[in-house]
Amino acid sequence: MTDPVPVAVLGARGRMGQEVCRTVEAAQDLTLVAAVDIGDELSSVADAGPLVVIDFTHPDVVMDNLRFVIEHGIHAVVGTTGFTAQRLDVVRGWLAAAPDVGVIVAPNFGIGAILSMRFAELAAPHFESVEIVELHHPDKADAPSGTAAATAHRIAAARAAADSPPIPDATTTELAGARGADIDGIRVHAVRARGLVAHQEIILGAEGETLTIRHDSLNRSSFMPGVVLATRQVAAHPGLTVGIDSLLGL
Ligand SMILES: NC(=O)c1ccc[n+]([C@@H]2O[C@H](COP(=O)([O-])OP(=O)(O)OC[C@H]3O[C@@H](n4cnc5c(N)ncnc54)[C@H](O)[C@@H]3O)[C@@H](O)[C@H]2O)c1
Ligand SMILES: O=C(O)C1=N[C@H](C(=O)O)CCC1
Repeated sequence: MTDPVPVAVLGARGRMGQEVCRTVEAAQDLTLVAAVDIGDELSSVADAGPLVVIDFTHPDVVMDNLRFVIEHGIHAVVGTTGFTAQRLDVVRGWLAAAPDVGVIVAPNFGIGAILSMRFAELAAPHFESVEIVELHHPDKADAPSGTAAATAHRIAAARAAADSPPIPDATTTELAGARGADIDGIRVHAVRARGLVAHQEIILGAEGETLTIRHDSLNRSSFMPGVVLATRQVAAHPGLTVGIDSLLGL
């Protein structure tokens, strides 16, 4: 039997971090060597000797964490949101100097959420209209969600590749924000309400029919199979991997 993979968790006292620590401790092939949160020294992570760091912290701090981890030759699985194309390019730059290091950044590790993005991408060129409604707990820092932003980018790319016409919208008078955020021409609406965890609807419309693709994460354990899959595989995937679609064969 091979030794368990040593794992460190950043954001260990957060909603996701606590769930990830429990999951790592329960997995026979993984071992938790550091559980770090705000106020702890990042150097304690390197001292613990992890092969993989899992980051669920905050968009404001995740880039500093990643630079540290990559510079120390540690692989990273990142669920923290806030990754723009520019940020991903910066990470690629750091990885160029550490070609053996693997980093997986995924806005959503839920298998259903990942499939729903794929379904939306497939459906979007076949419908005149498409809008996204994401719904989350009110303690969430970022809006729209990373998942909604990624879904919008993917839908827009699929429609561009299919030469889809612009989405019809006759709005000429608008209270600011009433039509949501515009991400690559796709309208994204963010709802925050106590009791919710993480949910998303992609609403597609054509003459005489609509299609709604809905995904619900009912608790944070829904993200764990994806996190564990990425943690097991990241060392075998040097460079930057965005999303875990390829790990799932999608
Ligand atoms: N990819 C996914 O599947 C997925 C799923 C759920 C949440 N998320 C994202 O994960 C992130 C965290 O979500 P959450 O609900 O757990 O938030 P949270 O606020 O409950 O937890 C974040 C934790 O990070 C800690 N932290 C902040 N700065 C830190 C630093 N510099 N070093 C170490 N720890 C630090 C905080 O103290 C807190 O305990 C968000 O960006 C969220 O959108 C992603
Ligand atoms: O609870 C959160 O925060 C979530 N963040 C991710 C996002 O922004 O898409 C994934 C879903 C849960």
